Amino acid sequence: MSQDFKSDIAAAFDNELADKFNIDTYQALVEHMLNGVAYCRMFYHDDQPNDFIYLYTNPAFEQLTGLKQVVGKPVSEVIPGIRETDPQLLNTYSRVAAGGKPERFETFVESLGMWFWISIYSPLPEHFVAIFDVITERKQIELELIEANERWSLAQRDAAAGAWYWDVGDNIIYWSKELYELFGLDPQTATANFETWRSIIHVDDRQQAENNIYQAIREHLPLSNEYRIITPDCAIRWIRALGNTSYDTDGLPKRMTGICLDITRSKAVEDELRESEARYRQMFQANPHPMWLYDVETLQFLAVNDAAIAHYGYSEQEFLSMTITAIRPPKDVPRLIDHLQQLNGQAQHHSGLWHHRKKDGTFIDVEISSHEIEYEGRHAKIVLAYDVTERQRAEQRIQFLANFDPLTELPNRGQLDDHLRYALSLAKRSNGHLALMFLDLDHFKDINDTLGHSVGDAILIELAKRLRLVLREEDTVTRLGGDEFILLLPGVDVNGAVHVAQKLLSTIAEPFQIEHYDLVLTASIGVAIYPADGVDLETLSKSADTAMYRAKQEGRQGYQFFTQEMQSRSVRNLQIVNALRQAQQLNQLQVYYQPQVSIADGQIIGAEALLRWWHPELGSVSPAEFIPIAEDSRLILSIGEWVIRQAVRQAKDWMKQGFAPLIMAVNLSAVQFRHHDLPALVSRILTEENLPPECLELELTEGVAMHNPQGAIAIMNNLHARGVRMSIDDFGTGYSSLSYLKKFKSYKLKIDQSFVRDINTDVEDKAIVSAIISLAKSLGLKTIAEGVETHDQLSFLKEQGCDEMQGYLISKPLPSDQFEALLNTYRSPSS
Ligand SMILES: Nc1nc2c(ncn2[C@@H]2O[C@@H]3COP(=O)(O)O[C@H]4[C@@H](O)[C@H](n5cnc6c(=O)[nH]c(N)nc65)O[C@@H]4COP(=O)(O)O[C@H]3[C@H]2O)c(=O)[nH]1
Repeated sequence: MSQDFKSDIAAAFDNELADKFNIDTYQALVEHMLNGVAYCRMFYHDDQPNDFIYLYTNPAFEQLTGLKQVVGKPVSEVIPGIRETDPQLLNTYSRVAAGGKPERFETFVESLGMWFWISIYSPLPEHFVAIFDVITERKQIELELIEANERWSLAQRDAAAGAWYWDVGDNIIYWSKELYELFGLDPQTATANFETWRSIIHVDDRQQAENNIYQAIREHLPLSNEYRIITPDCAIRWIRALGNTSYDTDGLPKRMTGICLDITRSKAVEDELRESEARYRQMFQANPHPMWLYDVETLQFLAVNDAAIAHYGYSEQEFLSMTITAIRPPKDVPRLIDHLQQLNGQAQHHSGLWHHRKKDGTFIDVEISSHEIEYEGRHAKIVLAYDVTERQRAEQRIQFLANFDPLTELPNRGQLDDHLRYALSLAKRSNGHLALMFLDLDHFKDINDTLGHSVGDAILIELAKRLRLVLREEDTVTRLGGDEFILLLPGVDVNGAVHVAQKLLSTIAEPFQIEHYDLVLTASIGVAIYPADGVDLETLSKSADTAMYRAKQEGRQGYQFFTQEMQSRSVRNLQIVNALRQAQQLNQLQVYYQPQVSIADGQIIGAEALLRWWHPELGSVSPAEFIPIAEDSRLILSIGEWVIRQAVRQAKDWMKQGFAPLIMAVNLSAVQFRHHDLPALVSRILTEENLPPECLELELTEGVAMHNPQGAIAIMNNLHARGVRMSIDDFGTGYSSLSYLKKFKSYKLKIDQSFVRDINTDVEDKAIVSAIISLAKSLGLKTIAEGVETHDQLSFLKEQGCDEMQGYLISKPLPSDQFEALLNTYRSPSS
């Protein structure tokens, strides 16, 4: 130690103190210290620490700081700028030098770029001793460690991970703060140990999680554990724990370290994936439509669903050993290959209609939709097949039904319209002709009613064939419905139409052999010719229809050409039918009664109910005109029922009034007679009106009875069994067979007035009337003559033994009140 130093020390320290010190010892101590030592004096400016001067430094000072020959120099000179860069250092020194307590601290001295550990104390006022060490290296390591920790911490956080360490021997567990976070635990309150860990694990996973740890240790395997934890806020979190164990030389586990990862999200994604995979699998496997996957290169089936197996009849094994060409009709295979080649790499998605072949050889129509996918590493296509065979058939059927009559397979009305339009345009251009015919089978309804619809259908089918055979290729025959046919004959005039109509009638007249029946049919044909009877579809149709109606009226089994007279008739018919529809509601109908008298004693024994209709515009319309129209429109059913009820009620009323019981005769039309409900209806009315059935007589025309005698017999039997009387009206006009006449349950024949009219002058009529009367007698039937107007007629009838008569000679048909008056005042003409 230099002399200067000694004197300095002496100056700095109290002399006494200095003397007591063993300076040499002290010097040796300080000079050899590894820590730097600096003895300094503070300087102040305006009471603020401003600078300090180095009074002494030891050799370590220079080694550690690199600052040389500093003693006697102010620090502002030794380390220029220190006052600005490290003001806190100056402050600390000053604080201690000012009599403060010793201080120890670590600081970075910016101006030197070094970290210092410094311990200072003040031996004298305004003096301080700084003992220091440079700790830059340690600090750097520390900082790096902190940074590394932070990085690790960040990494843990980013990876939603937490680290753990388990000293197996001492059973000490360390959890990173991120792991605490992951577990939802507070490091302040929760302790890292097995118990805590166990307590947060889902009870279902706890045992397995523990077992996995012990197994990993036992078998020297890396730990891979997955379990659920329940966080304090009751959330479920999936954890994956990964770890490794280190062992001591004896093979005993020393420690296990690892991380825990929060895999809740990836688990959820996994679950979703699994679910969606399951959904897709389900959609494939349980799809009600056939589905399969095939290899795009080899065309080999890779997978098939149950519906494909069920639908195509191949087992799964069979499918998987086949290519998709096996389910195609052989002739389609080249087209398929061609199609697939065209598609190759072009369309991801494709749909189309194909024929497929099932295992049993049947062919089906399928709508295919396919999509390219990657399947088990292969370039594949997934295919969905809709079997549209039925739909296709239905469509074809609908197509057919839209154009053809399903029963006869003849073109329908729609097609006829098209053909007619075309034929009309040709005829117009060439000033040509065409014929339109309406053809209707006579009494076809009776065949349906009595022999059944299957026989009726078979007749229509056979008839359609016959019609086609008669007609030319360019003609069109259409079934309008029921037994009505329309025939279009382009280029045919009146002569041609006559020829065709005759041919048609004769082909229809050929017996139809259906089942075990031999049926003879007739038809009525109405003909309209372009341009005379119409120049468009509508008028021609109307004309032909009207002509056919006339053919029916004219006794059927023939043809009629349309005439102008028919035209006005049909207009009148239309008027009547429209007015008749409302006649009942508007009370325009009334029943008149014509007395029927016993020729023997001249007594009124019965009355015939006759319908009257008075219309405000049409006036009084004769039943002879409106009844056939009512029959055609079937209005007769309700009107006829009304007449029966009125007549029955009237008869009962007269009985109640005390008149001798009369037999009330009511006309029945063919439509009423054939209606299945007739017998029951009649009984019902009689019961409701309380009239004995034998007081009612139903008049049935000979024509109606003979049209279908078997059917008539059955109905008559039924009515007879109910006690109702029946008579045959207009007798002599039809062609009654004696054998049937015997079987009819009628009790009276009514001689038609056409025979009665000229009975006194016409020999033939005389003979007919005599014959009818004797025939009736031989059959045990009564006779009544209608239209008796003269005493001569009456005398002849009486002579011949006719039982009863009615006619103007006695009275015209009368309204009920006038009939009543007649009953009161009546005197027999013979009396
Ligand atoms: N020239 C002449 N005619 C006489 C004489 N006595 C009666 N008549 C008429 O002869 C027709 C007899 O009736 P019908 O033969 O059953 O013929 C009836 C019958 O077939 C039908 N009809 C009338 N009312 C009904 C009914 O309520 N239901 C049904 N289904 N048909 C009826 O209308 C036809 C015509 O009836 P109406 O015009 O009332 O004509 C009646 C009657 O008024 C006479 O001495 N001289």
